Amino acid sequence: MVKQTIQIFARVKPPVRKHQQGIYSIDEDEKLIPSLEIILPRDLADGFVNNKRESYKFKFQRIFDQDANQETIFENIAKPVAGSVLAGYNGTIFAYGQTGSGKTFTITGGAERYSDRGIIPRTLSYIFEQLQKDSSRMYTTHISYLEIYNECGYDLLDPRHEASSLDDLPKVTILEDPDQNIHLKNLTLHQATTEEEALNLLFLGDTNRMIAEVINFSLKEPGSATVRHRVAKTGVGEAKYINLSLHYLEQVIIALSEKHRSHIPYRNSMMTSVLRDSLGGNCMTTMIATLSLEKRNLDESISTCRFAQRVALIKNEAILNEEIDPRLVIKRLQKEIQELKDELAMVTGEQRTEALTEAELFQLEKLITSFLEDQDPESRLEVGADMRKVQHCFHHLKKLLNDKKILGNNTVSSESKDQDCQEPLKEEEYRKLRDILKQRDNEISILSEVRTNQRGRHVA
Ligand SMILES: Nc1ncnc2c1ncn2[C@@H]1O[C@H](COP(=O)(O)OP(=O)(O)OP(=O)(O)O)[C@@H](O)[C@H]1O
Repeated sequence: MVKQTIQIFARVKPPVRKHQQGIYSIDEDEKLIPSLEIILPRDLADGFVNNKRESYKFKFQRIFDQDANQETIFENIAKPVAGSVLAGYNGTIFAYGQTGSGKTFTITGGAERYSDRGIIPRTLSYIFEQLQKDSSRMYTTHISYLEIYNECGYDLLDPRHEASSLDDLPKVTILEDPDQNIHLKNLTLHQATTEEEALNLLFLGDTNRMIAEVINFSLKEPGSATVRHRVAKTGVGEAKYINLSLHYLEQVIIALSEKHRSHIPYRNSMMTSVLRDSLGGNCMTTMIATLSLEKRNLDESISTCRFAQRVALIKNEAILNEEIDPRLVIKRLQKEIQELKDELAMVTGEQRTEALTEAELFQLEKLITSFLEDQDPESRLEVGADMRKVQHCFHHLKKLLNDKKILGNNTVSSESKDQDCQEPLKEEEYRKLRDILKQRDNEISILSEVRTNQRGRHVA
């Protein structure tokens, strides 16, 4: 289990016009925790001189200023979350900020240049690249795309519908099981085997979302989830409409950041129910506060930063997901049944007569080899309760022993030859050899004498 608070990052959007830029500064070196200071001029606060604070300071894990590009954002914010997801944890990245502050740009990306692509396409590329590298395991990837608008969920990837408005899309509802796990009814899961397939799904969802233009939305992908929200503004400097989902999200964040609060009102809204694990639960969660620090937006930027400071207090406990694969369980149980049958056959004296297969023989011989090579005197040769296997082991060992004997003899004779060459002969051996030589000499001279006599006789 990994205990971690929600990581908070800030990203400052470049101003549309330079002269509209508000005053702010980023201190990167403040005891290694960077801080962002926003200066709110008195006259701007309420239109007349008052007692409002001028300087507001907020701490973030890291603050990315206007010049930070999409690659930097991905590398520093999304890649670590994607890494955790690949390691088996749940991961969530969400952007939070006022309208026009760069949530879409950060999460999805800009459409103008390839280099402007955002966190989702880059994360998909990265995940598929990593999965391809790992041939030791089997992975399956599924994508779903959920939009929440006014407390209703809509499936943006439903293949049966051509949406011209949100109501054309199937409604997704929340079901809670007895263990309080949340299930999303009607949300389709689509398998993506390649990066291209995953991107096509993303584009389909984006298209459906754009067609069904909404005020508030959220999106969630299994494994890595992203939520975005929007506060619609009707006039400069005024937040006119904070929708219900956002209000409940804030309630949950407040409850979670307060000590000793036992009840967290997740159930009040669909978004907080869906994000239950991401907020204070089993997940590695990261929030990006998107800030538009133009003079007219300073108020809202300050409230975004305040929200982020509360989020930073939320502690999550991410647990490694280890689901039991039923296919593996069946395989294990089949093996266990076979072993029990073998044992029973041995105990009851009932012998199995069919011959061992090539694969079984190969496996057995491999076992014997590693048993013989094992230096541990306690090591055991485990072949199960199958007499055919036990018999085969004996035969194989016998064969190995005979082979070794033959080899052993050859080795001894060749070794002794080597010895002849290398070591000086001992006196005793020398004497014996001299005697043998003498004997051979005698034999040769006797033989040659016999031959000479025979030849003489022929000549005579
Ligand atoms: N870091 C950035 N660099 C360059 N342009 C940016 C950046 N962030 C945002 N923009 C541009 O600013 C505009 C508004 O950004 P975006 O649509 O991402 O905001 P938003 O927070 O998603 O807004 P809304 O809540 O209204 O959907 C877009 O034209 C976008 O391309």
